[in-house]
Amino acid sequence: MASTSNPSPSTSGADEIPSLYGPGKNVKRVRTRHLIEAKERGEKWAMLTSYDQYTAALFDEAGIPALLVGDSAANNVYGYETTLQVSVEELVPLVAAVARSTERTLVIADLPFGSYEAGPAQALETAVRFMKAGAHAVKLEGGRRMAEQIRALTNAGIPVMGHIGFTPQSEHAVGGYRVQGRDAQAAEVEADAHAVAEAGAFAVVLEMVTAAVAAEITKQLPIPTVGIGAGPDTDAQVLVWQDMAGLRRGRPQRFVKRYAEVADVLQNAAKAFADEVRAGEFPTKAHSFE
Ligand SMILES: Nc1nc(=O)c2c([nH]1)NC[C@@H]1CN(c3ccc(C(=O)N[C@@H](CCC(=O)O)C(=O)O)cc3)CN21
Ligand SMILES: CC(C)C(=O)C(=O)O
Ligand SMILES: [Mg+2]
Repeated sequence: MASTSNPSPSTSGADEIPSLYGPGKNVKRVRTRHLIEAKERGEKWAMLTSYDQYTAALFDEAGIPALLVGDSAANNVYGYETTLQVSVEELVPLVAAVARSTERTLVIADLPFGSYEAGPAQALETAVRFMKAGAHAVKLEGGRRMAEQIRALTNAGIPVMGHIGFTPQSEHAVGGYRVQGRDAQAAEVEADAHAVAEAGAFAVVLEMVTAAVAAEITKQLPIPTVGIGAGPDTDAQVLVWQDMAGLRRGRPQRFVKRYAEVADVLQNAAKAFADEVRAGEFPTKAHSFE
């Protein structure tokens, strides 16, 4: 399906697709420049995570212009406690699946903890593995401290999305899941934002940054800001799809809005199936072979 030469959306909701990505724009494949141009037009957009074929195709058809194969696969796919545990080997096949299953969305691979911090050479080696798997860009965590890595990848022709503010991979150094940018820390987050943009990144995630600091950074940077818990004034917003769709149970983080209750839908389906099997109601003749 990903090999179709000039795909046109065949979804019932095609006329609801926003202009960044819609029929009128004739965008065959979203490129990083389209996201930068959207900022220049003041057009906001949404990013979601995806880790598999079906969500990738559904979100692509829904007009989501960028999909992130997050290292959040650690806790949302593999059942680890934190993102620190997931490896390049575990993420590469997920990136390949998402890339194979989309036609228009920009597929971004999140570099996992331990795969790029040592220096530009390590970062390049890892990023190349993800690009060969089908990614169109990579994302890595860290501002000023990762400027060299961002520059090296950019120089190698690999678009980079930065990620600053709260960076989950440095949870232990940061001292927990804490909002960034309050009071004197505002200048630190702003310095990181400028470092990432100057190093050549095409966009930057602002995670759990105060709304005022995120708004200020968004105004100052020429590249789009993608907020998660960063208030309403960033150029784009990102959520983990299992949070957004209510597949993950338990109290959602403050920055999450649930747009569906997929956990209930799925569990009710499982219960209905089990009930019918127990009652001898499934399968019927219609599901059987003569
Ligand atoms: N399912 C999921 N959603 C995410 O957003 C996400 C992941 N996984 N895994 C990787 C990182 C980790 N992130 C997280 C995870 C939890 C909180 C959290 O518990 N936040 C609380 C407390 C914030 C505070 O201390 O003020 C919240 O209510 O928002 C924040 C970011 C964001 N990413
Ligand atoms: C929350 C987003 C930005 C992320 O890094 C991830 O899903 O891994
Ligand atoms: Mg991540």
